[in-house]
Amino acid sequence: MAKLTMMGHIEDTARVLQRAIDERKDYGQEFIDFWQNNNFKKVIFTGSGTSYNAMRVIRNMFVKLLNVEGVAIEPTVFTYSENINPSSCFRNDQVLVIGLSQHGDSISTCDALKRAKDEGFATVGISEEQNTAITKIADHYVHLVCEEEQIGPETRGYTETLLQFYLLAVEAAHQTKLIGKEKYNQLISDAQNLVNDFPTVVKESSEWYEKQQDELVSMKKASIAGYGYNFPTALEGRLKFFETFGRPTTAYEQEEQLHGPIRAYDEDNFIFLIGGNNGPEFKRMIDIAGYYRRAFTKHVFVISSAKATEDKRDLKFSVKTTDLLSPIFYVVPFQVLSAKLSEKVGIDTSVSPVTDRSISGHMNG
Ligand SMILES: N[C@@H]1[C@@H](O)[C@H](O)[C@@H](COP(=O)(O)O)O[C@@H]1O
Repeated sequence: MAKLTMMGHIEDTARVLQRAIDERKDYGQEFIDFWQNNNFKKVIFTGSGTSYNAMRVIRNMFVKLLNVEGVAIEPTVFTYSENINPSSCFRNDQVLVIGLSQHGDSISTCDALKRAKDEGFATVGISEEQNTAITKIADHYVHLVCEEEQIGPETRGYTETLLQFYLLAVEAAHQTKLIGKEKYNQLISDAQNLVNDFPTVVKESSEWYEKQQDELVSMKKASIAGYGYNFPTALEGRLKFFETFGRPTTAYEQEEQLHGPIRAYDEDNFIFLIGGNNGPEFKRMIDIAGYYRRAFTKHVFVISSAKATEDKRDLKFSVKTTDLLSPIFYVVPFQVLSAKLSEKVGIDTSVSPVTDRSISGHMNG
């Protein structure tokens, strides 16, 4: 079978999202039983790269649906600089550490789980690849049904992981009676609607790119801002731009962008504002977009599904989802831009430009 391109993975995502829904009893029941048999009050979420950004989104889902304290942290900071239960207001058996590594062999994430386990905390490892280091270190394991990605920059895996853990949180919330049948059905139908509408999001993102390809391809530096549930989306957009198109990119929480970074902005900055979730920040985003356009650059792109600003550069999706699921939709334009801009300028995203591999973040190079 021919290797899927980056765009091919993005277009194939709806299929594995459907798998996440259909197979949730298979990959999920062990985790749900484990959750039910414990009384976790604090969950630490860790992972590297795209997996770190995924963990930040999933942290928000768990806090919202399962009423736990949630901490998302970079694994190496966790391993060497973090006190796991500093106030001791939880018993140690009420703290769970979850590590995600799609390939299962990131040194950082495995070390973090090792530390947690050595100190007697419960651990869950998540990966797509089976029989890898992470599956042996953690005392519980969840297999991702995103299927192996055939190129380095992860897209399908990120998106599928978010839905898979949303569903696990919904199931756990239902089975522990935090939510009733009606709420459960609503949350599951939100997920199904999202999967049904996902191809539209990919299509509209691609059309948006094609419409302004000439402008986008001239991008030399970018900054992405998001708020609330989509702040991690900005972080993931930054990573995608870096690891593919290779243009310097920053990612800020929307309000934070005003505190210093703007001093470096000029007419060459391309600014992407993610208005994917509700909240007072949405109105603020509209004002900020106008300000950036007046004060710095015409290259301001607002992405939302509600009426935001009136500019030909904006992307307005014709479909909507819930705030909690919105990171699954709003990462797509950044994945599509990364794939298509790279292709346009002749960057092959299936080949890593790194030639000296004497240091690697992965055990298997
Ligand atoms: N360039 C890749 C990233 O795209 C990936 O997110 C990260 C973590 O990988 P894993 O999820 O397998 O731990 O590893 C590499 O550095």
